[in-house]
Amino acid sequence: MDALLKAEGMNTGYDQLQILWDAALEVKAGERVVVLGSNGAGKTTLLKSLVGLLPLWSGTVEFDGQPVHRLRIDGRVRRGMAYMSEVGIIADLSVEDNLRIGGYFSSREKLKSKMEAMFEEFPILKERRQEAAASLSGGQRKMLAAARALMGDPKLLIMDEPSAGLSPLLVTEILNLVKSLEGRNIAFLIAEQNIKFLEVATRVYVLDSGRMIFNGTVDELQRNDAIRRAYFGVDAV
Ligand SMILES: Nc1ncnc2c1ncn2[C@@H]1O[C@H](COP(=O)(O)OP(=O)(O)OP(=O)(O)O)[C@@H](O)[C@H]1O
Repeated sequence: MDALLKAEGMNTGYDQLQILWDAALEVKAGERVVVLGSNGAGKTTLLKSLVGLLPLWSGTVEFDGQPVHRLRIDGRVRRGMAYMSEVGIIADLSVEDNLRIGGYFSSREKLKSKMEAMFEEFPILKERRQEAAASLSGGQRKMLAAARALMGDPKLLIMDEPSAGLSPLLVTEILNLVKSLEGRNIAFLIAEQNIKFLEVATRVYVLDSGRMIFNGTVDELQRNDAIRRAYFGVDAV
C-alpha cells in the first residue's frame, strides 16, 4: 500500500539550533502510528514541520502522493491533514463556533451534518454547545480539539501529546476516542511520551534527540532490549 504521508531527510530547528536530524517517517492510509519520545526529543518540532508550522531546512514531505513541504498549513489541511491542537481553540467562542471553524472548508449543508455527527460522537460537547470554550475542563478541551480537527474530514489526524495534563481517566477517554474512530479510514499520527498510547498503535517510531532510532511494530519494540530499557524500565514489559 502506498504511504499517505511520507517524509524523508527532515532537518530543521530554531535559528542556528538543529533539532531534527535526517528524520524519516511514513504513515499509510488507516494506520495508527505513534511517535514515542521523551521530553525535548523533538516530537513537537517533527509534527510542526510535517503540517507546515515550521519550515524544513532540508527534506521532503509527501501527502497523498503529492509534495506538500512547500505548502502553507492551510494548503496541507485542504488536502486532508488535520493537526489537533488546543492552541487553535478560541476561548471566547462557543463550542459550536469553534467546531464551525474546523469545518471552514465544508459547504453549509455538510457543515450542519458534520456538526450533528460530532455532537453524537461527543455528547458532552452537545451539552455545552452554547458555552464558551474557556469554560471547558482540560479533558473537554481535548475533545473539542479532536472534534474540531475531525470537522474537516481529514485523512490523517495528527495529535501532539494528547495525554499532556490529563488525569489517567481522561487519558483512557482519549484512547477510547482513537479506538472508536477505527474503521473510518482516518490515519493517526500521535506523538506521545505516555506508553499507554502503544495500545492503539499499529506501528511505532522512537524519536531520540531529534533522530528516529526505531521503526516497527509494538511487538518488535518490546523485543528490542536497548529501547525497552530506555523507555519501559528493565522489568516493565
Ligand atoms: N521556539 C523554539 N526556539 C528554540 N528552541 C526550541 C523552540 N521550541 C523547541 N525548542 C527546543 O527544541 C527541542 C525539542 O523540542 P520539542 O518541543 O520539539 O520536543 P518534544 O519532544 O515535543 O518535547 P515535550 O514532550 O517536552 O513537548 C528542545 O530542546 C526545545 O528546547
